[in-house]
Amino acid sequence: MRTKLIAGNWKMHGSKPFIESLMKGMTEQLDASLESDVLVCPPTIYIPFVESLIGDHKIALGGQNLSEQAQGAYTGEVSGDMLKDNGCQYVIVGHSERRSLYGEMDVLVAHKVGKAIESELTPILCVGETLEQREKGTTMQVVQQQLDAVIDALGIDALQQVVVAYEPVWAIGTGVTASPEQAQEVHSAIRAHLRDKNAQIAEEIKILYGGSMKAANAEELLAQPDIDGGLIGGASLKADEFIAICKIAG
Ligand SMILES: O=C[C@H](O)COP(=O)(O)O
Repeated sequence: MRTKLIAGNWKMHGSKPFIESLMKGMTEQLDASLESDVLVCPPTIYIPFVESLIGDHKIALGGQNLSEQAQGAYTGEVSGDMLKDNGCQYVIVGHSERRSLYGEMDVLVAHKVGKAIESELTPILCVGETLEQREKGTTMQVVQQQLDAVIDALGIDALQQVVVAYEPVWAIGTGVTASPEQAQEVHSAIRAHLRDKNAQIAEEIKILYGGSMKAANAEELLAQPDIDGGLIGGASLKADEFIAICKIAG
C-alpha cells in the first residue's frame, strides 16, 4: 500500500511575511490524523525559516534543486548535504522549468538524483512531455527516456529511493489539467515500464501527478489507481487550497 504524498513546490515565490501567514494557515488547518504525507519545498533561502515555523507539525521539508557536486568552488550552488543539514528530507530534481530554462539535460538530472541519494534525501524526479511531443504521439518515449537516463546511470535499485513526478509540461501553471484518464494512462505506463525491470520497485514507487492540480480536481486525479499524490505549484501558495488537497488525499 503506497501512502499518498502531497508536495507543494513554491517555486520562486514568497517573502517572510507571506510565508509566515501561509505556514500559519497550514499548521492551523493540518489535521494530525492525516494519513497522507505532506511536504513543502520553499525557495532555498527560506528553508531554515520554514523549518522553524513547522515546529512539531507533520510537514516535511524539501529543496527545489541541488548541485550535482558534493562541495567546492561552485559559486551559487547548494549541495544535497547542505539541504539535509537544514532539515530537508526531499529534493525536487529535473523539474521541467530547470530542464527548459536552465538547460538541465537527462545526464545532469541523473547525476543530481545520485547526489540526492548520497545525501540521504529522497529525490522527486520530474518527467513529462511538452504539448508538441504529446501531439506527435511521443509522450511515453519522452518519459521513458527521462526515466532510463537515471536507471542507466544509477541502476534500477536506485529507484527504491526515488519518487517520480509525472508533470505534463503543457499542464504546468496553465490551468489546463491532464484529465484523470490521461494522467492515469501515463502513470500506469510508467509503472509498466519499471515492472519490466523490477516488479517490486514498480509496485512500491510513488508516482505523483503535477500540473494545475487544485482542490477542485484533486479528488478525481487522486482516485486513479496509479496516482500516489501531487506535486503542486500555484495551489500550494494558498493554505486553504493546499490543505484541502491534503485532506482529499486522506
Ligand atoms: O512543481 C509543480 C508543477 O510545476 C505544477 O505547477 P502548477 O500546479 O502551478 O501547475
